[in-house]
Amino acid sequence: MKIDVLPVIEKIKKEIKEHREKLNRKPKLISITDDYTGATKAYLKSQKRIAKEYDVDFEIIETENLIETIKKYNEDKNVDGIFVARPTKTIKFIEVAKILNPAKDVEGVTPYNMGMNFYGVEEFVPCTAESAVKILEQTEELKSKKVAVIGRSITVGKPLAIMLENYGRDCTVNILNSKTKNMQEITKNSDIVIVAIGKANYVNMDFLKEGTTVIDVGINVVDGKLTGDVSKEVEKYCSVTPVPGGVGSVTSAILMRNVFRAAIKGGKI
Ligand SMILES: Nc1nc(=O)c2c([nH]1)NC[C@@H]1CN(c3ccc(C(=O)N[C@@H](CCC(=O)O)C(=O)O)cc3)C=[N+]21
Repeated sequence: MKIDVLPVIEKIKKEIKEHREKLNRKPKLISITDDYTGATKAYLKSQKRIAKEYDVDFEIIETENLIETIKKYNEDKNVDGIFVARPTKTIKFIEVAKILNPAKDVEGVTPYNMGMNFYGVEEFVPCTAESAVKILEQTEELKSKKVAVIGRSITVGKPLAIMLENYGRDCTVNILNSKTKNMQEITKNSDIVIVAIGKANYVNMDFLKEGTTVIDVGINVVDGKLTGDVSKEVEKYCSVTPVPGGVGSVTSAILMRNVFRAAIKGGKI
């Protein structure tokens, strides 16, 4: 079964509408990349479309000098949110995270916002991680569920695991990585499996028991088409989010909501 994410998007749209009424002006998002290809290109194109839909001023900046570009927009009073695409080609992403203004960090990648998530404060958390959480909250009661997160990235696996463990959600989470032994045993023993490894069609029914909720975070560009990390057959036995039209489509809506949030906060953390 395919999980329908439209109700999640509707909720975020409602939040955005309330923010817009409060703000009374157009907020502005700048998306910066030093490698405008593949999944980044797919995301930035999506952002452009959705920014228009939500009436957010939007600009894509392609640059070889990320640090100088970020420093410039950190100070620019006309810019409410700054997004920097991963993976970065010219420098390590942590150098970006270290200098980005946390008040404009609409993706929650700075140590400040990452740290706030550890404290259970989810003001700016990585949008893809929040998207997966919001979809799960809609599909089921999370309390005491066994969750396997495949992938330990700084913008998906790690923050997502923290959010699911936080008080109120109370999941028990395993974070799995490429060196994990008996991965299929762990995933087969989980109620929820979240796949965020970036390998097209990697997870099949060898990993899952029937009836598992599967969240496919993968965005792989295969022959010019978006393909998830979960193989199509899984849909017959499990509830699974589609790609496209699943996690990714919620991610962009959350990013826009965060731009409104940043604008309303007016540069203060
Ligand atoms: N700092 C950073 N954060 C990211 O979250 C990030 C990133 N860098 N780099 C690139 C990947 C890729 N990614 C996508 C998210 C949504 C769609 C998306 O909107 N997909 C739509 C369809 C788009 C289409 O059909 O072209 C969907 O899945 O329904 C695509 C790709 C986020 N990423």
